Amino acid sequence: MDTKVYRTSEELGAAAARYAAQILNEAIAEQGYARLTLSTGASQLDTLKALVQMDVDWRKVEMFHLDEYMNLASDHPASFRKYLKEKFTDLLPLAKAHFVNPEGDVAQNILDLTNEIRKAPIDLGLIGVGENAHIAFNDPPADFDTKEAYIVVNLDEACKQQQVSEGWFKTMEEVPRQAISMTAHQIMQCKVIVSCVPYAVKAKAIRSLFEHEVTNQVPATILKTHPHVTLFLDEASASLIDVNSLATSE
Ligand SMILES: O=C1O[C@H](COP(=O)(O)O)[C@@H](O)[C@H](O)[C@H]1O
Repeated sequence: MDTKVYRTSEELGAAAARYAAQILNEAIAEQGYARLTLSTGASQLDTLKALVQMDVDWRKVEMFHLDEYMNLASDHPASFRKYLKEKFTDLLPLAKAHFVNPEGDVAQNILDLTNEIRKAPIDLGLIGVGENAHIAFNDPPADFDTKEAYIVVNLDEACKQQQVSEGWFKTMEEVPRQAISMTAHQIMQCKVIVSCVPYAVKAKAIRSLFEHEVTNQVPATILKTHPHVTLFLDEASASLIDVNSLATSE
């Protein structure tokens, strides 16, 4: 795992977006199209803000959504569909945007999305890490075994608490108990993974990621087994690890 540390979240976002654009442009040059998976959350804002400014032929890019709360309406302030529309898909002339739809016939929605994502490999995944070290909504202990593309998961208390702390929901009771999540297996199918993890609230999760061998108790540890993953940190999220021992620090 290549790890880069930047002074601020803004610098991290700018650097990650430049790298992401390069991967997308290489895929477009090679295949004529690129397939991208996007995560959401406060930690992804600076990267997405910079990414939409990048010189990419967005008409050749297809986007897949990582996860969504079960039964949450798309106009709810915490909806990840709303987030992605406002911060990404409504701003760009994408070839196609595939959202996780948690309303109506969820089993059919998951099947349809699975059929779409399995049509071709995903070139780039921008995969955030939660305060409990989850990737997508795969909270600990995460299911590392299922080969499904998307599953319904129960959210743990730490995950729900994070959503309240960040202001997406007013109370713990308001946070849905379940979500639809891309699986760890499907995330690992991305050809290239860029994981942007800024802010001091993520420092413990980052320390756990470095301290532990691969374990579903620290779901993000699975990223360490991917051949092309770059972890983008800021000084705050890297504050509990030995930055000098890392391959790259900027
Ligand atoms: O809850 C989630 O966690 C990560 C990080 O979110 P953040 O709110 O801590 O920035 C996010 O990337 C992922 O899509 C979502 O499931």
